[in-house]
Amino acid sequence: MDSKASAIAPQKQHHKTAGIQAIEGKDITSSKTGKSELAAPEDLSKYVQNTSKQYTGDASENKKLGISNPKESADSLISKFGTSVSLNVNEQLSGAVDHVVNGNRGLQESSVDHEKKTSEYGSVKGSSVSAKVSDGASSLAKTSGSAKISDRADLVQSGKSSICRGSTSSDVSDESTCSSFSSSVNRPHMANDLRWEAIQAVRAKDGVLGLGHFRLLKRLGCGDIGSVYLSELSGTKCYFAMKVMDKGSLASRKKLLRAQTEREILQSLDHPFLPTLYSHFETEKFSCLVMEFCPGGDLHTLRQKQPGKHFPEQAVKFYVAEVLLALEYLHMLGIVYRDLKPENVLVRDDGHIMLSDFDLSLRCAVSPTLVKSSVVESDPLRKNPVYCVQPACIEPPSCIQPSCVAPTTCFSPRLFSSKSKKDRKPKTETGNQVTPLPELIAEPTDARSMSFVGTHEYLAPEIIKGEGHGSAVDWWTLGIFLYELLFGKTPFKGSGNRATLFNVVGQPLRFPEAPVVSFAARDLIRGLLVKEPLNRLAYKRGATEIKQHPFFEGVNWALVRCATPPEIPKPVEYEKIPSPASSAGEKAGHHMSIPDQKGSGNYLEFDFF
Ligand SMILES: Nc1ncnc2c1ncn2[C@@H]1O[C@H](COP(=O)(O)OP(=O)(O)OP(=O)(O)O)[C@@H](O)[C@H]1O
Repeated sequence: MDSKASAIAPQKQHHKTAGIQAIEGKDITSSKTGKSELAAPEDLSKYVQNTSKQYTGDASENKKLGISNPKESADSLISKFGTSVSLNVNEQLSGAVDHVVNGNRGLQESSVDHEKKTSEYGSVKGSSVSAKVSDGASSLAKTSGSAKISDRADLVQSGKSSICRGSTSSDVSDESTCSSFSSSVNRPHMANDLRWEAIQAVRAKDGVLGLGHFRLLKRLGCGDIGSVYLSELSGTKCYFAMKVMDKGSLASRKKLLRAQTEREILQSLDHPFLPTLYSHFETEKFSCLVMEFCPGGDLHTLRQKQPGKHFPEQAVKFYVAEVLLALEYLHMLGIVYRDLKPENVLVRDDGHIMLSDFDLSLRCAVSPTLVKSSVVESDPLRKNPVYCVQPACIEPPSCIQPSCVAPTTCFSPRLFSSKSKKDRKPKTETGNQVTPLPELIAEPTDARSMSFVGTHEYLAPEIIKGEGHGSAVDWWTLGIFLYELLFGKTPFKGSGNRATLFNVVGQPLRFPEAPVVSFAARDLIRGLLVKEPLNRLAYKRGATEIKQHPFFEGVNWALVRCATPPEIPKPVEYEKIPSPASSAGEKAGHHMSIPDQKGSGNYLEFDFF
């Protein structure tokens, strides 16, 4: 079933407003909308017109780019909430919401000093880690490349990826730790991707890849730290989503760390439901991330097009299953995503999903502890004792790599020694698998961030209360996400942001009478939307607990990536997109004019799907 899923971002419902809030009197930088005009596409497109045909590899050309200043907002988000867990919730919440930025499902971010410190620490540590892990990656890639369609393959990729940082190239980078190779060798599931080859060919020819090698066809949207453009690697018919960030603007708005976090996370990812970063390069003014383009738009837009503005339960099962696998992988890398919402779930050309937007993610070190397996002695893989990693997050977060030196030791069916056979879930709960699934548990559960990060309706209670939070916030947001896809609305939405936050913390979960959804779906939502994180589903064993829930009965986790998606976007007719470099360039330039800020509703609906 085809759907007309546009990649052009309409006005987002959950758009973020971001403010960096200092608790306990630290420096404050705040931005109400956070949607600055980071790159003026007219200028950008003119620039591209001028340079795409005559690229000389000279990055200084980028000086010609005219970028408007970011729009600074005035909102200050100072609050002392979050410093004491013993405060009366209402009092505390009251303090919190007083400083919540108004806006529809806006986002708040407040970083306490300690997180800033740890992030800096993380980036310093990154250099040594990066060097170390690159070596490991190549050897592991050899052992992991073969078994693709199996649960084990998923995990092997995950394990491999976890020590495979820096597999994309940074052409002109201020980060010396980035490795300088770019190869699909390190991304087995992308092995046949022509886009890698196209990029490599340009590098081979010109030495470096730069902005001038791309034609920017269309602005796809604008986030807090940059604008994203549909771009063609000139003359190749290879298309990408390029995030362009104005470095000066980032610096003046104190967003450099966020941009760096996002870049480093993207560089570390290798998963079918997470973005592929093909390249990162810097010009004098811009930092550019070249990513896979998702033509299907986001799930928020797609949901609006569904009858009743909600998805059928089967479709929900599919999307949530893919998101779950992506979150599981992120947690294994020690990354708490923190920003799950339908707007951040993009649809690829094949209908599978891709989580996007990592600038609010929390990175922490996962320090695995061994949990002895007690499974069957007959398993030939188990000549040696088999263990699974149970990482305990340590503070300060130091890097994004779990220090699991031998991930493959976890790829055997296992059950914890504490669990008797009787207690095991019946096979039917794990779908079609005949043998128990391997369980790799790598939950950064103990991570503690005091940041106030998220989107109002998706914020976990512990974030609102400022109790410190870890990976369990992602399971809360998964519950909200599941609810919204099924019912077409979120469960705790109030008349305003303040009311929403009160509801999240204090109101019980309720389900609407319509549409009718299965008991299993509601049960899963109930498990995920437990206000106390310690009692929340998946707190102890992460994604595994969710995978085994009856809602997912029949899901073969190993084959999710091969399952038929509910909807497949119509193929993009790229050639019909007016080329900025063609005679219709002026018109195209006009089409690429952009709104003042994200969420203003001024996006031009350039419906090329
Ligand atoms: N790979 C992609 N393919 C297609 N569209 C994309 C892609 N990446 C981002 N977009 C679109 O570009 C827009 C801006 O994305 P971006 O990640 O910069 O901002 P955001 O998701 O609003 O979050 P933030 O404000 O935190 O940066 C979004 O509307 C998104 O849908």
